[in-house]
Amino acid sequence: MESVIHLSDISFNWKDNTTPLFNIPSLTIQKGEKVLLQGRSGSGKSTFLHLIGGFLSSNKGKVSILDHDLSVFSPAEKDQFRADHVGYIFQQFNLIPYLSVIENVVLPLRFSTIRKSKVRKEVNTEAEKLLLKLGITVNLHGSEINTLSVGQQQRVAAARAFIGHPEIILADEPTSALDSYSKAQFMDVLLQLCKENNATLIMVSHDETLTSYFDQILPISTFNSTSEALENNHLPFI
Ligand SMILES: Nc1ncnc2c1ncn2[C@@H]1O[C@H](COP(=O)(O)OP(=O)(O)OP(=O)(O)O)[C@@H](O)[C@H]1O
Repeated sequence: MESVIHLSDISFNWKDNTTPLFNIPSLTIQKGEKVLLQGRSGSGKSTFLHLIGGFLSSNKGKVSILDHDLSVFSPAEKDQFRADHVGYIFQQFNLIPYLSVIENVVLPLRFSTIRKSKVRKEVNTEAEKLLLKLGITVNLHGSEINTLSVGQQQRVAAARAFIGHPEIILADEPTSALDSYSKAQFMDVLLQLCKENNATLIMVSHDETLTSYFDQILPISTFNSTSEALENNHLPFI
């Protein structure tokens, strides 16, 4: 198995001299693995994703992604590394309101020659293919983003994350706006796209019904330094 993400001896806190939000002695996520990150509101799931995505730095320890130690990168190098290797489905989608659906989907290719070089077709054709897989019909591809429903925007955000075949997909509550039928459909497509791309998926969700889709369930309480870990009777993750 090939390791894609490795964390060692990580400690993270938002403010100095406070109890760390979490401590992670060691964690490895393998290529193609699908990991569900669960935990109570405020337990640090989004923070954990931001740490892996290089948006935040740990106070201690090493985050290694695709064999690169993120701590040696400058902020600009981190941004470029993320643009090249990570597709992100944010909780608030972060779609650009003045761009059309298709323009939003192809946007990551403007920031990454690596991802652009992996698209063998014309970029709009690739974007259309992804949008159709995610159930966004052709009549919507030229529409302004804010004319789409929240569920449709969530699927556009997923298409944008996958364009240019990034190795890692980070998803923060991507099914929260979907009804149970659309949620099942979305999860099926998400996993199919991960399989086709051999991408590693790390997803945050409160939804207990999604566990069967994943290879590994990671309760964030395992890493919390508060009494929550003891309350939940979790042993430290090693
Ligand atoms: N920018 C910030 N500055 C300081 N503290 C923060 C910041 N962002 C989050 N926190 C704190 O870190 C803790 C974890 O927040 P985080 O958003 O990671 O939790 P979460 O598990 O994703 O929550 P939810 O399920 O409600 O989205 C919370 O106590 C929050 O107040």
